[in-house]
Amino acid sequence: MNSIPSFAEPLDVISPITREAFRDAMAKMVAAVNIITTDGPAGRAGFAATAVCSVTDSPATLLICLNRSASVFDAVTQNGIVCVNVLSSSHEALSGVFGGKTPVDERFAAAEWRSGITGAPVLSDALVSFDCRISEQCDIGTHRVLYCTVEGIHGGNDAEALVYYRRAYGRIAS
Ligand SMILES: NC(=O)C1=CN([C@@H]2O[C@H](COP(=O)(O)OP(=O)(O)OC[C@H]3O[C@@H](n4cnc5c(N)ncnc54)[C@H](O)[C@@H]3O)[C@@H](O)[C@H]2O)C=CC1
Ligand SMILES: Cc1cc2nc3c(=O)[nH]c(=O)nc-3n(C[C@H](O)[C@H](O)[C@H](O)COP(=O)(O)O)c2cc1C
Repeated sequence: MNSIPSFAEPLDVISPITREAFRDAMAKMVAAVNIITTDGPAGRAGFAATAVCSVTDSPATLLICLNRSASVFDAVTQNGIVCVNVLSSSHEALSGVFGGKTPVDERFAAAEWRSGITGAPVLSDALVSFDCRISEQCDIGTHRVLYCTVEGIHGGNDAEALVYYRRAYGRIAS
């Protein structure tokens, strides 16, 4: 008869889950770094984001988690369009500019941009850029989850990727 194996050492469990414990654990999840941009009637804006993932390829959809307290929140949600620019290792300083408290004009002055088919700014030398329209939104805790239908894919090069791991930047070559 099968039995559940017993282990000599008990599991080391953290409970209840505090914000700090969750963040410490999340810091061990390596992530791609992106700059999310928007433009339109509510103004131009952009922010650095690691909370981005693929949802489905039919229709091609990404999700982005945006803190509702971010200065870019109204521009992103009211314009209804975003471009997800995937960063290369050459963009580490740019990520800092878009992840800090820098005024919007200074953020965009730090790189070269083109206009995508939705009108969102496309980073000229991104690894790849997903030009999207926000199709659905929902709030979970502090964040707005944006479901984004991909309307165009721009560029693409094989430079080293910029990654974020244990609260620091790293790089990955293919
Ligand atoms: N999902 C998010 O909103 C993220 C926000 N950040 C922000 O960037 C700054 C620096 O972050 P770190 O150096 O990584 O140190 P940290 O200790 O603030 O975060 C560690 C990890 O926890 C997660 N995280 C951080 N803040 C979060 C939030 N409000 N909601 C959900 N997950 C969150 C991320 O995976 C992050 O890499 C902080 O202000 C942080 O809030 C960074 C990464 C993701
Ligand atoms: C590496 C990195 C990753 C980040 N990822 C996210 C994210 O996924 N979602 C988010 O809402 N904010 C994220 N942030 C924080 C935003 O970039 C930041 O809050 C945004 O630039 C707005 O700042 P502001 O309110 O000063 O304009 C990240 C910051 C850094 C440096």
